[in-house]
Amino acid sequence: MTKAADIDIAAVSKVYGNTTAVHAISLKIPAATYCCLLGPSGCGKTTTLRMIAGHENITTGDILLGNTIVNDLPPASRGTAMMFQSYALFPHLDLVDNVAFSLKMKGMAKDERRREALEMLKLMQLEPYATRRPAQLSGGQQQRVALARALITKPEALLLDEPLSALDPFLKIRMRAELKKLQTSLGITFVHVTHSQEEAMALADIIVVMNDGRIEQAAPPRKIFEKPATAFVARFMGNHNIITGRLVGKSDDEVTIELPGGMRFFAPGLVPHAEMTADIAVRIDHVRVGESPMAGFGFTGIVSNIEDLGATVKITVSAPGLEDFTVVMGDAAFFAEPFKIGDAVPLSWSPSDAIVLGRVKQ
Ligand SMILES: Nc1ncnc2c1ncn2[C@@H]1O[C@H](COP(=O)(O)OP(=O)(O)OP(=O)(O)O)[C@@H](O)[C@H]1O
Repeated sequence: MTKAADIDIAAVSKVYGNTTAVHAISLKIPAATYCCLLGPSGCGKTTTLRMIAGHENITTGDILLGNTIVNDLPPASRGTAMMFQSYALFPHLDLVDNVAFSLKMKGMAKDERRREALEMLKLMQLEPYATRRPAQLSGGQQQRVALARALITKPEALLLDEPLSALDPFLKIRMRAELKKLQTSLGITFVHVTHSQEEAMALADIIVVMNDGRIEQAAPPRKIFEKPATAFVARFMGNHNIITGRLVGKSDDEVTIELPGGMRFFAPGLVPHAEMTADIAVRIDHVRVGESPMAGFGFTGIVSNIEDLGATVKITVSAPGLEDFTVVMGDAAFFAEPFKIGDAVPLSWSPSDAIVLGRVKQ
């Protein structure tokens, strides 16, 4: 295969009429990285991917692949290949001709391009189906044909737009593992658009969380999970409680917030000078139930919902001025001393489990 390329997105914006889909984002994706662009519908991830591919013009800024500014290069000259959500296979061509198509466009002789296409089908374990048409394949096999067709051009970076969305849940997990294996063995850069936190966590070396055309955080999955940078990331990843309150105390290394009901919470960290409120995050699985809390690192609330999820039990607790607070307990711990809706329960956490969240400039 070919070498991988760094991708450097430098202050790139995309404006469609009155809509700014992407607001001057900057991002460096090191060569041979598996990068997931993650965010809710409309956050600008597909637009970003299409600008890297060259299917969309950049309004301002630069995109570099390796040392080359590719802003004005057509897609086929960039060293990237794109795999589309719908796979976009030609229904009337067999697999060999589907995969060989871009080589045909480049003017490669028939024998040579068919030989290369067969090699690629072999790599994707599709050789036995070489003479079939796409409709005669399963969803997972069609996806592998689409991958083969993208990889035949020996790209430095493969761009994947929701590549797993057409698959059923079981196949999704299998193909996810195959994608990761493929990226590792090819050693090229993958940029994969998804709205699934789980998919991004499972695949990425770097997750880029986008919201409203901006990057909220770009970091390895572990860091995103353990230290979300903003309330948006913490909410979107779904594993943190967020406590938002008026900033009533601030030292060099700790903040104090107060909720409308009067409860106060502390957390190590800093917030910018101008802020009037601050957000503190606490992981739902780092909350202890039943121990009386240390001042500022817990509270007593009323159980408003209990969901038995099998290995764990998810409990929702309410208190004045708080968004619903979620706690996940192991099933053994819960059923040893179960409680019911309406019970008052003390919740607590370690000071090191409280994180002050930042904000992205709007
Ligand atoms: N061709 C277009 N013309 C006008 N607005 C567009 C166009 N393409 C995208 N947009 C707008 O730009 C914003 C970002 O769209 P984009 O498709 O990049 O989001 P996304 O995060 O990929 O969403 P999804 O997961 O739904 O595909 C949206 O507000 C969308 O409506």
